[in-house]
Amino acid sequence: MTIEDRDDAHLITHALAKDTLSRLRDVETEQVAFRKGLVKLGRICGYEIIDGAMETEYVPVTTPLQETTGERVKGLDDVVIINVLRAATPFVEGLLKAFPRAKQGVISAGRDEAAGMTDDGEFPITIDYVKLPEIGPDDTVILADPMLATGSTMCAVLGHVLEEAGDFEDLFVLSAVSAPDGLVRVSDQVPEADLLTVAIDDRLDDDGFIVPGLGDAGDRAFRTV
Ligand SMILES: O=P(O)(O)OC[C@H]1O[C@H](OP(=O)(O)OP(=O)(O)O)[C@H](O)[C@@H]1O
Ligand SMILES: O=c1cc[nH]c(=O)[nH]1
Ligand SMILES: [Mg+2]
Repeated sequence: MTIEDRDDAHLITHALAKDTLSRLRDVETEQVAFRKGLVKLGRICGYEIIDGAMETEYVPVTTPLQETTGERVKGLDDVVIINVLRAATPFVEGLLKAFPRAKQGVISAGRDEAAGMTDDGEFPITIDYVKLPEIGPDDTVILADPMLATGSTMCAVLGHVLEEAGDFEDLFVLSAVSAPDGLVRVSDQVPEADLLTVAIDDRLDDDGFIVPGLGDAGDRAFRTV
């Protein structure tokens, strides 16, 4: 298992996750490679969630030669993946390779960057669209967003999810890069969420960008700069 437990978050430490994230960080990585990198990272993170957090069970299997015992992952059908538009779209595409039968939700959330950060280090968040599947007591819910900066977006998104969801089995907030402030904000406001991330960076700059980070993930993936 390549998930390392820390007080603030669980770190996904698979070597390929680190390799892929390093390519994403590189300013020379252009749109197509950036988008493909996010897809790849989503797939690796999905496999790591399966390996680190899901149970397996022994099942009888008949091969072409004889009967034997195999091992299957339990609960693969009871997964809900929530795509935080827009930057999470390629990341979720990768996650779906690990969880092809997941139920999917979509929440469109944007930081009001023109308004700037408040003195408390938060952004006003606009939520335009929310479409969630039914979430049940057996479900493992994964909220995916490659960037967890101030945590304002994720707290707003979690507010909607918790309002609509009943009981669930597990709740994961999955990001590629996190800032310490964002992790603290989300874990203070939603202690029942398990925070999973590939990297915890140094700090936020005055504009609320993660440093060293990878820049604006949405803009780089969608070529809106
Ligand atoms: O932790 P926070 O400070 O809230 O910042 C993180 C959010 O910022 C980015 O989204 P953005 O608002 O740029 O929208 P986009 O995905 O459409 O680019 C990113 O994808 C997160 O959703
Ligand atoms: O560093 C950051 C912060 C928020 N959103 C991004 O895409 N990057
Ligand atoms: Mg953006």
